[in-house]
Amino acid sequence: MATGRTHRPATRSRGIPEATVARLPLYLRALTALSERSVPTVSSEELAAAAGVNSAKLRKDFSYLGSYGTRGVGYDVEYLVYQISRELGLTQDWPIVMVGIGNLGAALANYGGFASRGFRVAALIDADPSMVGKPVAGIPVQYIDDLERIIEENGVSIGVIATPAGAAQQVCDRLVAAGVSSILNFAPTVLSVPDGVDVRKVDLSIELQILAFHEQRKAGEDGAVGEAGLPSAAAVRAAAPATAPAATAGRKGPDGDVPAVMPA
Ligand SMILES: NC(=O)c1ccc[n+]([C@@H]2O[C@H](COP(=O)([O-])OP(=O)(O)OC[C@H]3O[C@@H](n4cnc5c(N)ncnc54)[C@H](O)[C@@H]3O)[C@@H](O)[C@H]2O)c1
Repeated sequence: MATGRTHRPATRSRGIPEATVARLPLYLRALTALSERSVPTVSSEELAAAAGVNSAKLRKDFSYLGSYGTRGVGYDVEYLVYQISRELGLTQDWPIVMVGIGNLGAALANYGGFASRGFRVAALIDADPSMVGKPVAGIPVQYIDDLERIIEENGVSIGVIATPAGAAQQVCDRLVAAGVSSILNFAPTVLSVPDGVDVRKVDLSIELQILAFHEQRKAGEDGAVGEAGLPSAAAVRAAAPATAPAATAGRKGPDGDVPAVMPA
């Protein structure tokens, strides 16, 4: 779901490739479900299917962790949970701050899945003075002017941005200047950060656009496809009234950003 933009090389410390790092949370989620059902061991095929990953890739990924399983028995579920958690840095507490406590920020703050995975919401911050002091998920919202103090007092290194796009870069700059070195960005904008700062971007509308692309392809397979797999001119003309006005009129989204127009 997330598209990453990091300033890290393709391999991390101890030579674990970024692609493997990106799959570790998938294994962990599947393993945690097995652990909750008290399943003691799991084969690479079963775990790969539960994680939605190819089993050869899984074995290769686990070899980076020094985990090879036992022939005929499989992998020890509890030990793998521990190993992957340790590799991901989840055996320690990570206080996070969330900036922008509107619809999305409040929903994220109320999501119990962060705390259960070791991400404690240390503070909620917003620029709307009328929100200050009001509890969201039991945590009182604090004013943006106090951002630097809050980060220092809580030893925060991970910030979550859920502000409108127009405010995100400024918020990002303040977070970074205050010492935050990892940012999860929900605002639909590309953030500039200095070397050493990691940004992960989550954009559900991009996921929907990718699904729309595949839906369109499937529909194309049913007939409306011209030469070289491209939509026929008739299909483009038929689609034009639905997309052209929004694009040409430059209609703004709620953040002032222009809604993405599907590529041709
Ligand atoms: N990534 C996704 O899939 C996804 C999904 C939904 C929304 N969004 C994005 O998330 C953001 C928030 O959406 P929303 O629906 O919660 O909007 P919202 O208007 O309900 O909330 C935005 C909040 O940010 C606060 N804010 C504005 N400027 C600020 C600043 N400089 N510092 C601190 N706080 C500030 C506002 O006071 C408000 O409380 C938007 O950018 C939206 O496009 C992303």
